[in-house]
Amino acid sequence: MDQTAPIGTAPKVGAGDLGATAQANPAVAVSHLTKQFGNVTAVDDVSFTVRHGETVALLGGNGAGKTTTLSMLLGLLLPTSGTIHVFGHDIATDRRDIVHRINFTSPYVDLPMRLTVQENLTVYARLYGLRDVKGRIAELAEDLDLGDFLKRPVKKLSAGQKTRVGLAKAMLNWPELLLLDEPTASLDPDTGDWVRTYLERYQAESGAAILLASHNMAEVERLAKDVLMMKAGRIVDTGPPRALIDQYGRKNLEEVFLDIARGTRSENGGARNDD
Ligand SMILES: Nc1ncnc2c1ncn2[C@@H]1O[C@H](COP(=O)(O)OP(=O)(O)OP(=O)(O)O)[C@@H](O)[C@H]1O
Repeated sequence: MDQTAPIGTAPKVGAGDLGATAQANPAVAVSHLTKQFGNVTAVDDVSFTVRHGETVALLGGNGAGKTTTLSMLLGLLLPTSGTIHVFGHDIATDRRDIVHRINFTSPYVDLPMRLTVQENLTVYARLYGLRDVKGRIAELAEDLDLGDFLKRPVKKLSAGQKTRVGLAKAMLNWPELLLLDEPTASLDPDTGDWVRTYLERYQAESGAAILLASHNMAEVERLAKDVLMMKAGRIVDTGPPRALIDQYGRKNLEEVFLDIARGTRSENGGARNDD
């Protein structure tokens, strides 16, 4: 894996290449988004924006509503109420106009298990209408070090290998918006660090926006410009990682997370149980 070579030779979609109209709109604008499953309110009146070239992280405990939020952005779930605009388009009406500019990773969406990695990537590359399918797959195989298992069926891969193939799938169309649900789950620390560097470089070169859901606090501290702290479907606090850490009087984001999850934050902003 060459960490210095430019990522791909493809059409660049850098912020500088986007038209003035596109730049005027945030990549993502979510307004008063709510999703109910029966009497469970999984996402509760959530609003936020993600700008081109920025990473925003959704942080929250199990069941906080992160995956449901990402699923609505992908159009896999319909909101109960609220709106989602991507590149200025309302996805309720204009999803077809923007879907080719987005991609995602999710540990909950399996690739077809019997197909080889190469076959999987070929199917998705065709769905995205790529012209040079073989060339793009070869490029990603090199970038993400997939060469050893390109010919293997997905069902015979380890969890970490599947995660890398999922990331390759997500990069096929040089997305301008990446929705990443736990992108480094199941990766060993070295590979996880490598993937974070890859994402940073891709963003720097392309100007892509990234919305990231993660339980990895160090990852969020490193990648995110802003953090949306979620609890029981609501955004309970937001800000740059360093600002939140200072505001809570804590040493790192993990301690802020625990304050919010356990409700141990004091009235004056400092933490009550400062141990
Ligand atoms: N299809 C569904 N039907 C009913 N309830 C659901 C469904 N999907 C999610 N929920 C509920 O919605 C809430 C939010 O779930 P969600 O998966 O969005 O949380 P999350 O923040 O991604 O959690 P985790 O960190 O565990 O992945 C939970 O209470 C969950 O049980």
